[in-house]
Order: sequence, then structure tokens, then C-alpha cells
Amino acid sequence: MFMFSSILTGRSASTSAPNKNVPQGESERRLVELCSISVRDALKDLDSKAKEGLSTEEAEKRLDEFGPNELAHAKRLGILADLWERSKSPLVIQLLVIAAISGIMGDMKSALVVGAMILLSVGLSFILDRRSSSAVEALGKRVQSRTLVVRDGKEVEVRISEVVPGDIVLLFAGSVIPADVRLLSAKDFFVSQSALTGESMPVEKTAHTEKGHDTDHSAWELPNACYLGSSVNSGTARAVVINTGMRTLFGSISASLAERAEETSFDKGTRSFTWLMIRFMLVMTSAVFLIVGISKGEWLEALLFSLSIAVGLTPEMLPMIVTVNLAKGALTMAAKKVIIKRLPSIQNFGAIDILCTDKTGTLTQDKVVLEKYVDITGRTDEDVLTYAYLNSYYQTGLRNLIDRAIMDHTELNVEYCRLVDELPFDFQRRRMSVVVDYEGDHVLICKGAVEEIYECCSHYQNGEEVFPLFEMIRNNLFEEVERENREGFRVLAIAYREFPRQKTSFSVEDESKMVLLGFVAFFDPPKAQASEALGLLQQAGVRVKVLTGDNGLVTQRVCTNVGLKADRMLTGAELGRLSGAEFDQVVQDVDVFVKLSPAQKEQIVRSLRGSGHVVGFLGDGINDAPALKAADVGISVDSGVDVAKETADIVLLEKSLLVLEEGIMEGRRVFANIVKYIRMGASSNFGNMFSVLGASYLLPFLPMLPIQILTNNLLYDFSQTGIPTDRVDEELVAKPLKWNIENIKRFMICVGPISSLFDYATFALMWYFFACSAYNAPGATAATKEGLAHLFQTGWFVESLLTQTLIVHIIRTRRIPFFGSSASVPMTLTTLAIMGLGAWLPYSPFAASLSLVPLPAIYWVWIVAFLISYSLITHFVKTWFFNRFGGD
Ligand SMILES: Nc1ncnc2c1ncn2[C@@H]1O[C@H](COP(=O)(O)OP(=O)(O)OP(=O)(O)O)[C@@H](O)[C@H]1O
Ligand SMILES: [Mg+2]
Repeated sequence: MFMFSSILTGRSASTSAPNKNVPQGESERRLVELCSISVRDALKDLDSKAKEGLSTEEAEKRLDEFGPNELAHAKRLGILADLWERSKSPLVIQLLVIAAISGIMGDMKSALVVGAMILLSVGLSFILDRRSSSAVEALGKRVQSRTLVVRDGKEVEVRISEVVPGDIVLLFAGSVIPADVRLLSAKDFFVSQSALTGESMPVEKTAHTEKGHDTDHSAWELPNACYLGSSVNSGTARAVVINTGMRTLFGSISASLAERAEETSFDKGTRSFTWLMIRFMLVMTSAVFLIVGISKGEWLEALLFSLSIAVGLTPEMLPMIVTVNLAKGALTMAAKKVIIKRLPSIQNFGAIDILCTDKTGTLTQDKVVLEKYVDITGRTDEDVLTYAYLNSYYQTGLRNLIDRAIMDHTELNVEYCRLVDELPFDFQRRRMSVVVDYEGDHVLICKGAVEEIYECCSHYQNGEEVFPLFEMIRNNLFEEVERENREGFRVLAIAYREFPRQKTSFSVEDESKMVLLGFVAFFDPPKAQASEALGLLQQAGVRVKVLTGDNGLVTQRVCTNVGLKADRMLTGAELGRLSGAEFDQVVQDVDVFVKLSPAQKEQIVRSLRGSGHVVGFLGDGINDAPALKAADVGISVDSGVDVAKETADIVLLEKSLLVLEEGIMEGRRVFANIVKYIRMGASSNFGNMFSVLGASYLLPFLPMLPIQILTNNLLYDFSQTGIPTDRVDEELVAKPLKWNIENIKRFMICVGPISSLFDYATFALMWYFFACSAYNAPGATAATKEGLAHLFQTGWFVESLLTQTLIVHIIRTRRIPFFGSSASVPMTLTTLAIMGLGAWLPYSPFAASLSLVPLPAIYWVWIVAFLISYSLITHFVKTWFFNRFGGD
């Protein structure tokens, strides 16, 4: 089985143990040691250079030596390991045990048939799944994060898996830490280690070496080390890689993290279904064993018979149906520009009933353009542009759309200034500052959200003069900004403060008593297709909520433009005043949230999930990462920052709600096909239970021989292999699809007994009409008895196989089968082929070894009549069922 694991979520599919070859304590000690000695010694030890980094050849050599920078469970299994992994499922083990018992007891034929079943279930899922998995994996690589390293003195982007010890890496806001590294230099460098420590506050890391204290620090608390599994919140740094892959601290705990990984609603559903079937099987098998044993006195026969009943009741094709369906779904989605990083998330994708999304790029075109730069009176002002430009040019922490828009607007020569210090952007302050040396003065230039900048200004500038900023003027200024906002412009304020040149180090406290200089306004046009997509999502039963850090007026304008109601809107501050139940209620009722902090985005997602919703979150920024992780399905975009991509379960190649809607529908189709199999399996097993129990009690011989039951089951299994290719009716995917085990049980109880009805009709037919009752006649010889028993058994074998195989066509749709909705061609062909084969077997060369005997011609008239009435009755009961109980 293959699976991408995300280093930031710690979620993974398989739970292999950490690589035993790596002495864990050794690498941990090395990390502590190399972080406690001087930078020079550390580099010498790692045989690397701070400026040039490693040479390409050296890096290749080390890649061979240390292996790729991956966690063990992310690796793809070899063929044998893969087969082994699949064979470990309880369903396969059960079959293996039964095959072994049959073999030991000398029933080689049965052992062979069970063996064939194992081969079909494991082999088919192996071949189909592995083939599409390679394709899915290749797609996943396309959206994998890369990291910037220095090789041969040049900065190059490499895959995270290609990073080796000794590599010099460059880190900035939004990067993921690619390995365990030691910082060489750092500026206002804050990292989020929440995936490792659970601590959500960012931690500052510096390049300082704390000599002498080395023994005090555990490997987890080194102030100058950053660990795989964390990400950069703000600032920049240069670092040297110490440990990679399973040698990292994260690698050492990843096995336990994977075990702790939350079980999705889908896993829970399949598990409870499997257990339901296993419980059934245990009760049935023991009951049948006792009935047959006591009534016929043949305990060995009773054992073989009940074992084959056990096989019949086992949903051995379930794993194959699930994996093949998921893999096929992933490929279909990839064609629609939706890349699935974790296969199981497809199903959750189809279950989403609330989609939370940010604004930029989803509702807007993601083409932020600088439109205006004005002083506080609204006149275009070159100084404002220059200050904004200086701020964007010299800041190193975060390069987002806003800064790119400013830099794209013009090209100014600002080399006459020199950067002194900077206060990087964060989503709490919503502003950032740079301090530049301009003709002997140290000028702090701040840009950010208007309200946040106003709070720190004491004066404003008009022309060359500076005036105190009174409350009244403040309000007037707000009006101007609000007007721009209402037109959909995103406005940032620019302010400055001069300091004497002696002051060289600055902190957030210095962002005070500033002079307001003017505003820059950006336009990000609404997306034309956003309203169409919103309409489709609404139709599909998905409620969309906008969660943005931007202000209310702009958001309102954008929402109105794309046809999203924004009459009730809440700000982060208002949310902060709510508590507990009130918060949960409001979060469900309101659809637009503005001025949110990253933590609040996460809080909203958690609250919605707590109220029983399945929540998807679409976001692309550092500020979205916590919410992406908290959601049932985290969705990001290829152009998003690395943390967002790394945290997400699904990556869109194009940020669009339309693409997303198609993905959701595909997810539902996958789920609908899985449920088809489950409904079929559950109801036919339930029906068989009555038939087998009754028949074993009533008849003087076995109603079907073990080998016949097994062959019947093998053929039935084969007829199911077409399900993943099946078409799905629109109405089946019109609503979010969630597991509803209760409904499946109900379906089983309503539909299952119909098949028993026809089984009993067949029993009666064989017993009375075809005179198998002569078995009990006083003068019957052993040979006559055997002949009659085989006739009876053949009659039931054929009826049972034909009805079970046909029924998928009735159950797969809510419409009138064949006419209202028809199955896919492969599925129609497999079911037809199996029905044909079943009808032919009694006349075939295999008949003797299966103890089947040719059936009289008139039998076929009866069986056709049975099939038609069975289909009709099932169709009516099904229609009644869906009307009464709904279809999910
Ligand atoms: N480069 C920047 N320089 C200064 N201020 C900025 C910058 N980027 C963002 N801001 C401020 O921070 C606020 C929140 O950022 P942003 O709009 O990116 O949040 P968001 O939640 O990601 O929004 P969206 O939903 O549009 O993606 C902005 O409205 C703006 O005032
Ligand atoms: Mg954003």
C-alpha cells in the first residue's frame, strides 16, 4: 500500500516501525553536540561551507550514504512487502485458516477454491491498486514542497527528499523546516512547532550558541535548532542540516504519531461494517454447525459445511473494492486538477457539508493590483508610493500578493537607503515595518491594515506639514477609507517615524507615535465563475463560509459581487467575546467572518466539527495552516505557501471553487460505489442466513455442498469486481454522503429476506415439483439418494448465484433498473458472464467434480420467472425503502 504522509499532520496510512538500523540516541546526541559548539566547528564537523554549501557530487554521495530524507512509512513498499501488508487483513487471514483446515481434512478442492478467492481479492487489489497508485504517486510528487539549498555556491530548489546532512538551507516565512537543522544566522525568526509539541504559540529561534549549557538542554529545547515537522511563521534564516529522514527527532516519534492518527469517519464506518459481518458469521457458523451436526450426526461434514458458510458471509472483496475505488477516484480527480495526497480523504471530501474558504483567489482572481497611492486628502502622492516600495523592497519576512503588487507597479531605485532593521509581518499585528538609513536618519516605515496603523499614529502629514491626529480627523479619514473599501478596494495605511541614527535595534514598541502619511489601495477583481461555483455547491448541499483576515467592507463588497449573502458578518473581535455554546451557535449561523486571526480560523473549524459537521477548509497562507490541519479535509493550492500545501490532504492545481465542486462530486461517486457493494453484501448475507438455517434444519441432506458454496461465492465475488467502474446516478450524489451504518442495517433487514423468499420457493420447487422428496422414500437406494440430493443442490446453486448476481443491477440505482439507469459496460459484462457461467456449469466438464447435475429444461422456465419476480419485488421494496428512510 502506498501513501503520502504529511510531515506536518503526522497523519499516515500505515504504521511501520521506525527504521531499526538507525541508532536513535546517537543522532539525537549528535544534534545536541553540533548545536552546542561554535558555528565554525559545527560546519567543519559536517564538512560543509556556510557560503558555498555542498558540491553537487558531494550531495549525491551523501544521498546514497544517508538515504532520502523521508520518513519510513512514506516509502513505497516493495512487491512482497505490499502483498504481505494486504494479506494481513483479518478477512484474508480468516480465508487462509479455512483453506488450511479444508486442506488438512483432505478436502483439496475446497482448499483450492478458497485459495482462488484469496488470490482474487488480494491479487486484483494489488494489480489494480498498484497500477493507479504509481500514477497517483507521480501526481503527488508534482505538488510536493521544495526547499531552497545552497549547492556549489548557488541557490537551488530541491525536493525535500533530496536534502542531505551538511546542506545549507535558506528559510523564510511559510517554509517548512526540511530536516533537523542548526541555525547559522537568523532574523526575527519564529517557528511554529505545534505538530511536534502541541504548543501553538510560535517560538523564536536564534543562531546563538549557548556555550557551557549544552547538557541542560534536551534535544527538543535547543534554542538554535529547528526540527523537521515545524514551519516558519515569520522572519528568515540560514541553517545547516544535521540529521535527515528517520534520524530526525520527528522521525523517531513518527511511528507513535502515526498510531495516534485520528480514525476518519470512513475508517470507522468500514470497521463497524466488517464487525457487523463478522458477528453475523460467528453466530451463523456455530448455529449451522450445531444444527447439521445434531440432525445428521456427521460432525466432520458439519464443520466443513459451516466453514464454507463462514466464507460466504465474509465480505472478502471489501478491501479490494475500497482501494480500487479510491485509486480510481484519485485519478479521475487528477484529470480535473485536484491532487489527492491521502487516498482516504477522498471519501471525506464527498462528505463535506460545510466548506470554509478564505477570500483571496477563491472569490477573487488573485490578481492584486496596486491602483492608488494617495495622501490623506486623497491626492496621488509619489512619496506614499516610495515609502510603500521601500517597505516591500527591504522586508524579508513575507512576500505576499500585496508586496508583489507594489513591486510590480514600478521599479524604483532605492539603493541610496540601507536596511537597518525590520519588524516582520504577523497576523496579530497585521502590519510590518522596516527601518532604513536615509541620509543619516533612521526611518521606520510601517505598512498594514488601516485600523491597526491608526492605533499607533499620533500625527498625520499633509503636504510638507505634520499635524496632530485628533479623534475628529481620525473619523474623517476613516470615511474616506470606507468609501474605497465599499468599492472593493483593499486599503493599507503607510506611516513612518524618524529615530536618531544611534538607535540601531528596534522592537514592536517602536511602532508608536508614528506619522500617518497616506494610503495604498489595491484591487483584486472578483472571480467571474465564483458565483456559478457557489450556486453549484449550494445545490450540492454544501454550505460555504468565508473566513478571512481582511476587513469587513472589502469582504462584503466581494461577497456581494459573487452573489454570497453577507448581511450578517462577524469580526474576530466580536467572536472573541463569545463563549462556549454561544460561540458554537453563532459560528453555525453566520457565513462571513472577517478580521480573523489564524487561531480563530482554527477555532471556527473545530467548533463546526464539534457540532457534527464535516468541514473542508480551503486556504493557501501561513495563517491558514492551523485551520487546514483542524479540518476534516484540508485543501490547499499549488501556488500556496509550503506549510499550507504540506498540511493539506488535497492540493488543487488551480484555486477555484468550480474545480473543488467537481472534486466533491467525484468523492461522492467513489463513496456511492463502495456503498453499493456494502448494501449488496449485507442484504444477501442476511437473506442467506435464513435460507441456510432453515434448509439445514428441514432437509435430510446438506442444502448445498461445501465446494458448491465456495464456488458460488468465488463466482459472486468475481461478478463484483466491476463495481468500481460503475456509473453513479446524479440523485445519489446530490447530498453530502456520510456513513450511516443504521441505514445499511435497515436496508439489510428490509431487502435481505426477499432473497430468502425465493430460496424457499426454490426449495419447494426442487422438493415437490422435481420430486427430491423421493429421498425419504422407504426404498431409495444410496445412489438414488445421492442423485436426488445433487439435483436439489444444483437447483439451489444456480438460483442462488443468478439472483445474487442480478440483484446489483436493481440495488445500484433508485430508478427503474436498465431503463432508467444502466450500469457501466464492464460491470454489465462481468455480471452477465458470471450468470452465463453459473448456468453452464451443471452441463460443463467441471460438473462432476463440483457434484452438479444437469437440470431439466422446465427448471429454466421456473428460474426465469423467479428472476423476474425477484427483480420486481426488490425494486418495489427498494423504492419504498428510499422514500421512507432516505438513501444515505
Ligand atoms: N504584505 C503586507 N503588508 C502589510 N499588511 C499586510 C500585508 N499582507 C496583509 N496585510 C494585512 O493583513 C490583513 C490580513 O491579511 P490577508 O488579507 O492576507 O488575510 P487572509 O485571511 O489570508 O485573507 P484572504 O481571505 O483574503 O486570503 C490584510 O487585510 C492587510 O491589512
Ligand atoms: Mg490568505
